[in-house]
This record gives sequence, structure tokens and C-alpha cells, in this order.
Amino acid sequence: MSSIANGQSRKRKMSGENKVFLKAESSDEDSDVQLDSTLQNKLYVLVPRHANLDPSALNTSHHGVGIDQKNDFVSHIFGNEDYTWLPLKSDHDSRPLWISPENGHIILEGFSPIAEQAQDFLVAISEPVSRPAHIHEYKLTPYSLYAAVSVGLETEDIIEVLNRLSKVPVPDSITQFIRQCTLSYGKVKLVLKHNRYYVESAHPETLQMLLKDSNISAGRVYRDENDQPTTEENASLTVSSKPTGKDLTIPGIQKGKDAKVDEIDKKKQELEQQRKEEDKLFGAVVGIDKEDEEDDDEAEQVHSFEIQADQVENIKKRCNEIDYPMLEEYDFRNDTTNPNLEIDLKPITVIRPYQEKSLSKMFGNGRARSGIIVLPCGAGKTLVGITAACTIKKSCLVLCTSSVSVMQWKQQFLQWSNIKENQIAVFTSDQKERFSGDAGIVISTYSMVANKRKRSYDAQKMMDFLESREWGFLLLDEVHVVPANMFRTVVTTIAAHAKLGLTATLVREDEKIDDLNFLIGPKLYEANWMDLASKGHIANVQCAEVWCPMTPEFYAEYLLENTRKRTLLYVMNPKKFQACQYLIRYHEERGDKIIVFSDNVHALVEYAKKLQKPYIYGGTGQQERMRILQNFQYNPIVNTIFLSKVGDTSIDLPEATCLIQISSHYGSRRQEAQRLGRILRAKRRNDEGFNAFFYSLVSKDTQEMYYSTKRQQFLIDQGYAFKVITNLEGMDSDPTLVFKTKNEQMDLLKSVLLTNEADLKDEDVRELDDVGRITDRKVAAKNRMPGLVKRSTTTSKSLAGGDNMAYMEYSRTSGGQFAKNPRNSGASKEHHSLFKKHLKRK
Ligand SMILES: Nc1ncnc2c1ncn2[C@@H]1O[C@H](COP(=O)(O)OP(=O)(O)OP(=O)(O)O)[C@@H](O)[C@H]1O
Repeated sequence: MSSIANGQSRKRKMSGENKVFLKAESSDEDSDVQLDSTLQNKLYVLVPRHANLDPSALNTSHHGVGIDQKNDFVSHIFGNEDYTWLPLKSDHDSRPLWISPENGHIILEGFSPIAEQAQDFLVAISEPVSRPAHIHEYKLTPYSLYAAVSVGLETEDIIEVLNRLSKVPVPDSITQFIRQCTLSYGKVKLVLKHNRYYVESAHPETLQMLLKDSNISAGRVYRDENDQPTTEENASLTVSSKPTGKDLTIPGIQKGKDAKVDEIDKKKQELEQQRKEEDKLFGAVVGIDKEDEEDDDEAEQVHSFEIQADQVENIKKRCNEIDYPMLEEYDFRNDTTNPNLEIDLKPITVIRPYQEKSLSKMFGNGRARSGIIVLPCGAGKTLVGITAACTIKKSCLVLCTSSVSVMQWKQQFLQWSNIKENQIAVFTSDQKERFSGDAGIVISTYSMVANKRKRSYDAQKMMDFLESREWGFLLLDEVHVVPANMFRTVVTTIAAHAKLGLTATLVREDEKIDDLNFLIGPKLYEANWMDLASKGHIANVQCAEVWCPMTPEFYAEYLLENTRKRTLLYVMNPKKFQACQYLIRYHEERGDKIIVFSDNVHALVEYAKKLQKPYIYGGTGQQERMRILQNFQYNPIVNTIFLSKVGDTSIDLPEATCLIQISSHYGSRRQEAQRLGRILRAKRRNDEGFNAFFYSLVSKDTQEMYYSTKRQQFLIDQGYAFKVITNLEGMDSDPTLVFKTKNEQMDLLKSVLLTNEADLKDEDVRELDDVGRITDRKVAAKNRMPGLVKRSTTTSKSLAGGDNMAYMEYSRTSGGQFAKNPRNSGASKEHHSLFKKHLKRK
């Protein structure tokens, strides 16, 4: 939930907010939005320049009784977020939303019968903040509203549906904010039709207003009655019908139907019927599919004027400056200049419902909208990108973060679509291919395209080829990791009609995420992790933080040493070593396959050697990596491997069912989510009662606890509950564990203190993923010994880890199985001071 006010006086708080709403003066003339970093946690930090919100509108006291005047005995607990004075609607029980008049945060009751529809609507108009099992939190921002209008929602519809869903009337301040943010956004589109560029809008007055701007009107093209360019000026706009998208089919939806699919369809219909009845009952037809409904109505008219191709960039820039950013849409079906690409999904390829939903946001009106699709790790972003390419059917450029990903994309194109191998070209430092024919696919890396340093002759020739032609589709993988300036270079050097960004975690520690909105387009869709897990598309994961006490000797040194040595001391803590050994043994006995992650290479090697397990880090040769990974996949004796951060992304090991993290890089929320992604794709995710496990081992009372809390935040916001394990049963009395005696512990301490400074650094991985996935499954399969992989049967209690471990919970529960463990009760009192602070802050 959003921060609970800390007792500041309302007067002081309001003055702070006034600051947020004040349009910052021209400190940065070029930026399209203003950022007030002192007020990071507030809504409306980003204010479109035209948005001229009246701060006094947010002074809630004019609505009724302010909290200062309230004398009841609970209001003070909620501080400035006590909204009991808001008038509840008489049928509020059947409405699932609360809207804060002060900061636009929206709280959704996840247990409401119409929560699913409400969720669809909220994802379209606001940013999800936190989505645990029962209560979800969203926030309205200028960008989220920009995204809403870009997928076809209209201002009044947004307000009306919010009002229908809300338990209280939508506050005036929020209505006003929505109006101001949607006033100009999404009203103007840049469309390429029959190879001519048009500025298009359903609002002729908006186009007339734009044409009054000399920069824009200078780029306008006039045509005579023979459709030839003329200098004769003609004031009228072209009028045409709005495209309906009716006859557009996204491949992979109807194909490959079997009995199971029919059954699902039947269930869907039943659910649909049930939903319709609920809608009737609650009178809250959400209306986000209004666009589709409109298809049945008479086609709406759109107005447009043509602009010169070489003026597109200038006009786009000008429109951004005057707060009328042009949405980019590609009318690919009417593009007759760029040759078509013969590509379709294979008949056996069936895309999943959430993949279809995300694509329908992109192709909702029969054209391709540029924007970003956010799906959890392992949920199949690649297939979404491939399906989009199969829909557009024009030349396509795919950019990824590493050469390993390039090969994976190529392999996936061949796996899911009917594209021929000679129609796909790979452009990396090792391979510079061309596709045969007029149209094709090129897969490359961001650095190959954006790096302007001296290129080899071949690379330069390839770049000339990429820059000299028009691309129907630009697919951008892992958009959250690529620096904004790299994007800028890519987007300006490559002429592409439609751009699609893919990511799992739209979070960056550098808060640069907003750049993506303007460089690629708005977020079109964001899936809910818990929903996908509950439907079996990604694995259910039990997350736990294991608190390992420091031995007195290690702790004494920890308090004395400098930061780098400190890190090594808490990573090499003998108790952590033992916990790691204990968990490996426990999960190996259950038949799990375990990946142990360590960012610190020194620790990685020490742990792996001591526990006699194979390890891979940046310095491991390619052959050795493949050998280790193949053994892990197919050899029943190799059930645990140690990986440095080279394995964070793109490693596809669906056999892995358990992750143990012994050292991590500070507080990166993204890294934590990516690591979790390694087990979300677990092959066995649909087995009854199956759970994957994610353990983070932290040394108690050290800085590591702070970082760990920070890292988990993204996953907690997706609904994961991290349990705290304070005691691994039987660990203290187990004589087989390493570093049992004081002498052994002291020897370890000595070796840590003698370690070179140079060894203490985390691995510097430039290539984001260079472990690679094993694509040569046929070779590997030969070595496999079927039936030998042992998986012991366990009780559900054991599956929940309840046999040997004591849990306590400090985060919101997701209704997970750990929470039901009777040992939980009462344990939650035992919060570490760091967590207490965290909880209070929450
Ligand atoms: N519709 C589908 N039908 C069957 N399998 C699918 C489908 N969509 C995705 N998959 C499979 O799911 C797995 C994960 O897909 P993919 O690698 O594209 O995930 P991702 O979202 O890119 O993950 P990450 O962000 O971790 O790289 C792959 O093995 C892929 O083949």
C-alpha cells in the first residue's frame, strides 16, 4: 500500500504537494515532462507541460470534514490517508474500487466478483503498484493515461467506468487530472498509408490547430485533382472512415484446435455468460472493449493531412514540444511499397490467452500500434514478438541484448513459424548474413547497431544495408536494460514503421523508464504474474529468505573491516555455507534440480569447491559451460550447479526447480526478478501440487539484509510473499555439515581476511548473458538416460517445506501455502529492526 502518512500536519503535506503540481519553470526546456526528484513517491511527479492542475482542487477539506477535525478514535491511525469523510455510494458493497482524492492511488478489492474486469480496465488506465492476492494498488499517472488513450480509450469513458467501479464518487481532482492528461495525448496519429505519411485525428479542430504552427504547416503536402503534389494551398482536410480492425486476424488463435482447446472454449463461454450476468447485476460493464463494440456501429470518420516523408522527424518533434505527441500506427495492410514477407505461425502453434490479449492491444484497430508489452519472465515474450511479425508480414529487425539471445530468437522463429532459414539473417560480431529475397528478418544486438565506433568493413556494409531500407517492424527485446541513448540511436538510424518493446520488468534502478514511452511508445499491456501462475503458464514459486546468524568471530571482523571485505565476510559466513549445504541436500533428496547463484566469483568458487559442485562464471570456456549445463539437464548425478551473474538472463533450463542465492548485487529489483525467471519456466509446473523454490540466504544483522529487502520489492509487488526462515531444523546438530569446528571456521576467516582486494569485486559482465541455453537438444538427448531422474514423493506439508523449517512471514501474504503453516502463527512478531522499519514505512 502507499505510504501511510507519518503524522505531518495536513498543512505541511499540502504545501509539499503544491510543489508537485506546480509546473517547474524551464530548467530543462527539452524535456517533455518535469521531474521533481524530491517527491519520488508521489503521484503526478511527472506533469505534462500543458497540465495545469489547481493544487487547491486537492485540498480535500473542502469536500467535508478534514481529519484534523475528526474526533473518533481510529482516524489518527490513517493520518492524512483517512478518507472516511468521502461519501460512500449506497451500493458500495458491489463496487470494488477506492480512489484516493489526494494522490490518485486506486485500491482494488481483488476478491470482488468483478475484480477481473476491473483489473483489465485498471491495467489499461493506470500503473500497477502492487498486486498481492486480495488487495491491489494502482496509480494514475500522465503516462498511464497516455497509454490508455493510445489503446483507444476516451476521456469520458475512463471517468465514467471509474465512477461505476468506485465505492465513492470519483473526486473532482482526479476527474480534472484525467481530463487534462488526456486532453491532447492520443488525439493525433502519424500514419503511413499507401506510402504516404498522414497526420490523422478524429478531431478536425485539433488538426486545424496544428496547422497554425508554421513548423508543421511547412511540411504539409497539397495535391491536385490528379493526386499530384501541388503548390496550390487548399485548406480542407481529407476525411475517411476509421479502420475497424474487423477483418484482421492474429495468427495462432484459432489454429491447432484440439479437444482440450474445445473444452477450454466451452469453459470460457460459460465463464463469459457468468460474467455477463455479474455485469448486469452490478451495472458495471467496464467498457474497455468499447473499441471492439464500436466495430459493429457505423464507422467513425477521421480527418487527416499529408506531410512530406523528410519532414516526419521535424513534425514529430514539434508535436512533442507542444504536448500533442503523435501516436505511431502502421497501416501495414495498405503498405504496397514494402514487399510482403511470407511468414505465418505453424499450424501447431497456439498462442496463450494472455499472449493474445497483449497482441490485441497492439493490433486492436487493424493497424500496428507501437508500444511496450510487459510479460513475466518465462511467459513467452518471444512468441508474442514472433506472432506480431507474422501479423505484419513485412521485413523485420529484431534487436537483443547479446549474441546468445540472437541465436535463441532465430531458433524460436524457426520453431514457431514457417519462415525459411535463408529468410533469417544474423548480424553479430561473428556472423554477418543477408537474407535472400526482397523481404526477410534480421536479428542483431543493440550494440552492433548503436555502436558508432569504427566498424569492420563487413559490419559497415551490413549497417548500410540496415539503414538504407524501410523496416515494417522493429522488435526490441529486454527494453528495460538498454540505455536510453542507445535506443535513441537505434530509433533514429533505423526507419521502422512499427516498434514493439518486450520486457518482464519495467523497472530500472536509474528511473530512466519514462524515456521508453517516448522512444518506443506507451505500455500496451502488462500481465499479472499471480494470474499466470494460477493458470499454470508459469510455475508457482515459494520464496523464502533464510537468516543465517554470523559467527561471533566473523561478526567482530565485519564491524571492523572496509566495505568490500565486509561483503565477503557476510557472504562467506560459515553459517551461510552450512545453510546452503543443508538446502542443497534437502532439495536434492526431493528430486529437485538446483541452481546456486553468487555474484561474487570468489565466493562462488569457494562454495562450489567445498561442496564439490560444478560452477560456471565469466571465465569458464564455452565447451566447459555446455558440458556442465548438459550434465545438469540430463545427468541424474548432477543436480546442483553454481552460476555467477552470467546466468541471470536467457538461460533456459526448464529442469531447474530450486534457486539458492548466496550473494547478490546490492539492491537490484530487476536482477532478483530475472533470477526468479530461471525457475518460472520449470517443466514440471503443471504437476499437481508442484512448487518451485527460491531461497535468498542473508547473514543476519548485516547490510545484506537491507539490500535483500530492497531487491525483493518488485516481486512482492507482483504478489510474491517472502517468508523468513530463522531456523533450519537439525542443522546445528548435523555433524556432516562443513565448517563445524571452531578451528575450521577460524581457518576460513583467515583466508577471507587474506583475500586480495581484486578478488572481492563482483563479476563485471558486459555481455548481459553469455551462458547460453542448450539449443542442441538432440545431441544432449542422446546422452540422456530416461527414467533415471528420481523424484521422491512427498506430502503436501513437505512440499510447502513444513517438515524441517520454521517460517515467519513479514511480507504481505499471497495466500501461499507457507502462510497456512501452523508454525507461522505468532512468529511474525520476531521482526528484525530493519524489517520493522520497512514495515513501518510501508
Ligand atoms: N503459446 C505457447 N505454447 C507453448 N509454449 C510456449 C508458448 N509461449 C511460450 N512458450 C514456451 O515458454 C518458454 C518461455 O518462453 P520465452 O523464452 O519466450 O520466455 P520469455 O518471456 O522471453 O522469458 P525471459 O524473460 O526469462 O527470457 C519457452 O520454452 C517457450 O517455448
